Amino acid sequence: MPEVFDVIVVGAGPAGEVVAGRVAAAGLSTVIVERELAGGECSYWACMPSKALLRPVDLAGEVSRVQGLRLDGPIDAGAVLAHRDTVVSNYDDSGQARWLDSAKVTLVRGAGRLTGARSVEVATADGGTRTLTANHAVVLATGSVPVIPPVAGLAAAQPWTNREVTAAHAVPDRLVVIGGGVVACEMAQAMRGLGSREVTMLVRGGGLLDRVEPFAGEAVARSLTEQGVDVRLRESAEKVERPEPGGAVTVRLTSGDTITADEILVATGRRPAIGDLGLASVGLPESRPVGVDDSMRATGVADGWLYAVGDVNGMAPLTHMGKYQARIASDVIVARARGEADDRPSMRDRADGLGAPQVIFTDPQVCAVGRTEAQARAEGFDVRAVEYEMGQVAGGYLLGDGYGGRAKAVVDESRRVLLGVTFVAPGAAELLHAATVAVAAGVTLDDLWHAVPSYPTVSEVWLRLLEEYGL
Ligand SMILES: Cc1cc2nc3c(=O)[nH]c(=O)nc-3n(C[C@H](O)[C@H](O)[C@H](O)COP(=O)(O)OP(=O)(O)OC[C@H]3O[C@@H](n4cnc5c(N)ncnc54)[C@H](O)[C@@H]3O)c2cc1C
Ligand SMILES: NC(=O)c1ccc[n+]([C@@H]2O[C@H](COP(=O)([O-])OP(=O)(O)OC[C@H]3O[C@@H](n4cnc5c(N)ncnc54)[C@H](O)[C@@H]3O)[C@@H](O)[C@H]2O)c1
Repeated sequence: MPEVFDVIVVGAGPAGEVVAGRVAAAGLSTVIVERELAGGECSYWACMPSKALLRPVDLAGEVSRVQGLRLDGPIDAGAVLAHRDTVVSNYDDSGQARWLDSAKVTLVRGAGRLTGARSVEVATADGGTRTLTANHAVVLATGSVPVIPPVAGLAAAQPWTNREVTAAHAVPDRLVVIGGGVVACEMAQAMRGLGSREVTMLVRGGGLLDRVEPFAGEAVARSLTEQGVDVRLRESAEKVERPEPGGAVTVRLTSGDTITADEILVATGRRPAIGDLGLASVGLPESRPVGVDDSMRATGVADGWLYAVGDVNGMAPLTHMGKYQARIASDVIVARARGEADDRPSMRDRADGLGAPQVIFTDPQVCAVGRTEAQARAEGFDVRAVEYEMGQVAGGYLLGDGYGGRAKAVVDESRRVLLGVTFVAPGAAELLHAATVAVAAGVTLDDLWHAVPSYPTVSEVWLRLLEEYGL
């Protein structure tokens, strides 16, 4: 007999949990299906452990810039890894399960797959099958999985992905990293800072972090190089060999060089987790992300009962964006279930179209929202860009010797509003939200002029950007 709920959520990562908690709080009976740990990739193998590994490295960089302070020896990597274990609750999700229970969400452990309209079959851990049926909605929130490029010998060499690097029991002496994106930069920095003797990054393009302003990738490359990371641009792995499982790994490069390392990390992007999700049973293609409209409803499914939030819809693979999409989806599901208006301004996705905010937790931190100058120009805006050196504001100067960085604002000249803002500087993360408010709310430069930054804070860079612009 099928078990009937108002809402079925497949995947208990941050996006799925937000949907489940919010629709249950509105009184809809809710079940969430999870095949691994409730809390998802973010809690155990992504955001949380990676930032726990980076925090001491970041702070050590800060200490090195302040006169009168010095580190008493290298970072205690063992203590950092032990703290990481605490941050990930020792890979035990009972706290999350208790929260779901308290939120009146039924947790079903197993792999869910669609079998037709409003119907999800769950293969449970004990080999059984449960059939769930939804009165109102099924929400896919299955996240993403790493892509392993088809390099000869790579898969057989059992490379590290985000899972193994964030859950490492020890810091490898020699690490090769394939990729020049966010995971590659953050994890190269973490492992080098925690004691890896040799870290080599193989970057197939001409720079790091190719989705942000070019000066950001250049600053991170400079910093990684200064810290002793060997950043090799326009270089790729051609063949990987690991004769002994767990033994040394040898990587032959397209340049002809060979590198030997203790571990190899693949950080070449992620794809939506749609394998074996039964998309074909509801008429959706199995080869691409689940496309959605601006209320997170899957496009191409009759009667509008299917939704997709978070990494699985391919829009912005970031936890905060998945949770934002989850708030939209849950509010429209509740409104539609009650027969109420489902088109309040908070119920439509605007943020994805503006350009998602993101902080890359390297040293310097890369903090960006909205469009880059190149994106804005390509989209046909009437663009003017201004930049300012962050080391020149008094608040920056006070943060330490050699404090530096750059801010950039991309302005839509026709409306005198910000299309995008980027800060690249140590500890700049908390500056970003002011920029996100300005971009999302379309605050004009003439209004921003009256938002006076306190002296002496790094926020004075806002004033300097406006002065550069001509105010
Ligand atoms: C190393 C790393 C660091 C990151 N750091 C940050 C960061 O600092 N900030 C940030 O915003 N983002 C960060 N991200 C991205 C972030 O982790 C993802 O955007 C986020 O986890 C997506 O949330 P989600 O709920 O969509 O999916 P997930 O967190 O992937 O959760 C999906 C859940 O669904 C489950 N599932 C999948 N298929 C099924 C099925 N068929 N049946 C049942 N359950 C299923 C999975 O087991 C998983 O628990 C990072 C990513 C990586 C790899
Ligand atoms: N702080 C954060 O917000 C944070 C941290 C980590 C990850 N994330 C999210 O996780 C997602 C995945 O991160 P990621 O670093 O894996 O992906 P990414 O898309 O950021 O970077 C992938 C990198 O791999 C390279 N690449 C792709 N295919 C390749 C191939 N075949 N051979 C060699 N290089 C190849 C790309 O050129 C790029 O440099 C990101 O999109 C990001 O949104 C966010």
